[in-house]
This record gives sequence, C-alpha cells and structure tokens, in this order.
Amino acid sequence: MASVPFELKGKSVYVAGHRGMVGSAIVRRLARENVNLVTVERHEVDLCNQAAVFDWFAKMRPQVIFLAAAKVGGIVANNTLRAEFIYDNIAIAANVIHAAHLNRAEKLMFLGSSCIYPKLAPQPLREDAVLTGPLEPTNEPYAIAKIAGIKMAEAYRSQYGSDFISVMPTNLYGPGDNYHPELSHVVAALIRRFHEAKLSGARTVAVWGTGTPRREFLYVDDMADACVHLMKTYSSSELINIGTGEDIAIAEFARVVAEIVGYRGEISFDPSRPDGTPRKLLDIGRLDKLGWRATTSLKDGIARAYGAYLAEGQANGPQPHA
Ligand SMILES: NC(=O)C1=CN([C@@H]2O[C@H](COP(=O)(O)OP(=O)(O)OC[C@H]3O[C@@H](n4cnc5c(N)ncnc54)[C@H](OP(=O)(O)O)[C@@H]3O)[C@@H](O)[C@H]2O)C=CC1
Ligand SMILES: C[C@H]1O[C@H](OP(=O)(O)OP(=O)(O)OC[C@H]2O[C@@H](n3cnc4c(=O)[nH]c(N)nc43)[C@H](O)[C@@H]2O)[C@@H](O)[C@@H](O)C1=O
Repeated sequence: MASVPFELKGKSVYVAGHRGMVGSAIVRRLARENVNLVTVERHEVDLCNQAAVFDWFAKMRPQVIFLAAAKVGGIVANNTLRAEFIYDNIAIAANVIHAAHLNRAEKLMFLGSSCIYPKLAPQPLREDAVLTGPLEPTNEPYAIAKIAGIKMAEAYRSQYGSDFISVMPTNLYGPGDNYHPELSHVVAALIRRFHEAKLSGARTVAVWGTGTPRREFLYVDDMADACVHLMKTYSSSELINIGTGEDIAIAEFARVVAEIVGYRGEISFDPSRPDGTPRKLLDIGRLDKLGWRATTSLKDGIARAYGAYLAEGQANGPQPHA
C-alpha cells in the first residue's frame, strides 16, 4: 500500500533505461541515497519481450522501479518511426508495470511526457488537461503509448492498491543526450549544428520550422533530482508535471545556444520542417507545493551540456543512438 514519506535507503532499486540520458542521471543521483542499484543491459533483457521481463523480475524482485526506458526521439523521429514509437512504448510500459505488480514491488515511477497534453490545451499545461482534446499529430503514437502507461499505473493503484506514480517531464537535455542530426531533440541538434558550423566556418545555420514555437527546457540532473524527491514524497494517482515553469521561443533559444557554442554566423529558419505543437509550458504548481524547484538556469545547463558533448567525444566519434 501507498506510504509517504517513502524510504529508499537499503532498498533494491531498478532503473530501467540506465544507459539513457535520464536513466543515467537518476543513477548518478541515487549514488547519494544508499540504495542497492539494480540494472540490466538491453541485450540481456529486451523490455519489449514480455517473457524476458517477467523472468528477470521474478529472479531479481526489485522493490523500487524508475521506469525511464522508452523509445525516444525528437519531432522527426516521432513523426516518421510512428509504429516503433507506439509499439515499443506500449510494450515497455505494459511489461514493466505488470511485472512490478506480479512481484509486489513497493513503488514504481512511470515517466510520461508533456506530449500527452492536447495540442491546444490552455497554457501553462495543468495535469488535469490530459485527455481533454486532440493531440499534436507529429507525436500522437508516442503520446498514446505514454497515456496507456499512465492509465496502467492508475488502474493498478485503484484495483490492487499498488504505489505506482506517473510524472510528466518537460523537454529535457544534458549529458548523455542523442546527437543524431535528424532524430534528436532540438537542444542536442542545435549544439551539434552550431559546433560543426563554428569548426567549418559556415556562414549560415538553418534551424527547423518557423522559430515561433515555444518550449520549456529542464536540465537532466534537475530532472533526476525531482524524480528522487517525488519517489520519496509523492503517492497519488494524480499526474505530476516536472519542469521549470519558464519557456522560450525556438528562435531565441537558438541564439542562446549559438552564443554558448561560440558560433557567430547567421541563423536562418526552414519552414519546410515541422514546428510541432505551438507551445508546451507546464504548470508546476503541484511540484512547487511538494517543495521542489529546478536549480540549473538555461544558460548554465546549455553550457554544461555543450561541455558534456565535447567531453563525450560526440563532436568526433560515432553517435551512440544513431
Ligand atoms: N528526452 C526528453 O526530452 C524527454 C524524455 N522523456 C521520457 O524520459 C524517459 C527517458 O528518456 P531519455 O533518457 O531521454 O531517452 P534515451 O533514449 O536517452 O534512453 C532510453 C533508454 O531506454 C532504453 N530502452 C529503449 N528501448 C528498450 C528496450 N526495448 N529494452 C531495454 N531498454 C530499452 C535504452 O537502452 P539502450 O541505451 O540500451 O538503447 C535507453 O537506455 C523516457 O520515458 C522518455 O519518454 C519525457 C519527456 C522528455
Ligand atoms: C520532448 C518531446 O519532444 C518531441 O516534441 P518537440 O517538443 O516538438 O521536440 P523537438 O525537440 O524535436 O523540437 C522542438 C522544437 O524545436 C524545433 N527545432 C528547430 N531546429 C530543430 C532541430 O534541428 N531538431 C529538432 N529536433 N527540432 C528542431 C522543432 O521544429 C520544434 O518546434 C516529441 O516528439 C516527444 O519526443 C517529446 O516527448
């Protein structure tokens, strides 16, 4: 049954997706919590494979689960790999949530996304806006899979009393991001494009879309800190948004990235590329009341992300998520 505050210390804690950007940040953050960390590589347990997931859970019986594994990508990945985004994300959510139930896990956190809210929902996006209108078409399959995960967590809580919670992160960035030129999210894409333009001396860099959409960006180590905070303090069927409470137009954001990377050329816009949803700003009132706030400013976060991009060798080597 649900209990708050929830003790993490001494528990076996499974981070699903521990090699990903968010999962690896949660692992870094958990180093301060005295937990018995449990992870498994994807080549050993494919989370889309129900039998493999059920066998592994029966053997390991983790007490606490951060479900940060998913098929993830930016606007073009979501819009083109539509079948993979719906199939993988429904399968991962269904297999892990049900296995957690079968093995009587004490607590599970499901990571959704701000994409679950209707395209034209009032801003800032409140948690109760879910399922009140049509979704943004470019990421509808991903959003539907995430809504399925949310509804599973809710259903297991109401039928079995499982302490399963769902958090809705805004757009995230930081170390471990995917820098694929087509499939990544905007932060990683622009860090890479401006860096390459700086090196090649290119005079113009094209930013996708019109530059008018607005997005809210959260540094991934802040995200991991919020996840651990909520795991310890939150227990409810209600969703909870994780963001900064501030957004920025893509055109202005591009100028911030260019300045930090040191690119001095022109910035143009390519309206043949999709804009996606016009605005995504989360209402963080609930999170605020629970005593958590982001601490990394956008400029500091981008500077750290750029440092990580250089340190990870992303600027020279093969792309891990390509
Ligand atoms: N990035 C963002 O801006 C946002 C992310 N989120 C959510 O946060 C969570 C983490 O995202 P993020 O860290 O950015 O994504 P990443 O792509 O960086 O990481 C995803 C992780 O999931 C693992 N994974 C994917 N499919 C499988 C599978 N079939 N079996 C086993 N493992 C699998 C990957 O394993 P491997 O490394 O082996 O490939 C990887 O470790 C996701 O739920 C995502 O939806 C929500 C909002 C915004
Ligand atoms: C986190 C969230 O991320 C996805 O949604 P999104 O917010 O649209 O994410 P994005 O980062 O890809 O784009 C943000 C904005 O930025 C613009 N933009 C400019 N130039 C580039 C560019 O070069 N690459 C990308 N990707 N976008 C660019 C782009 O046109 C758009 O207006 C979901 O599919 C889903 O995955 C999800 O959960």
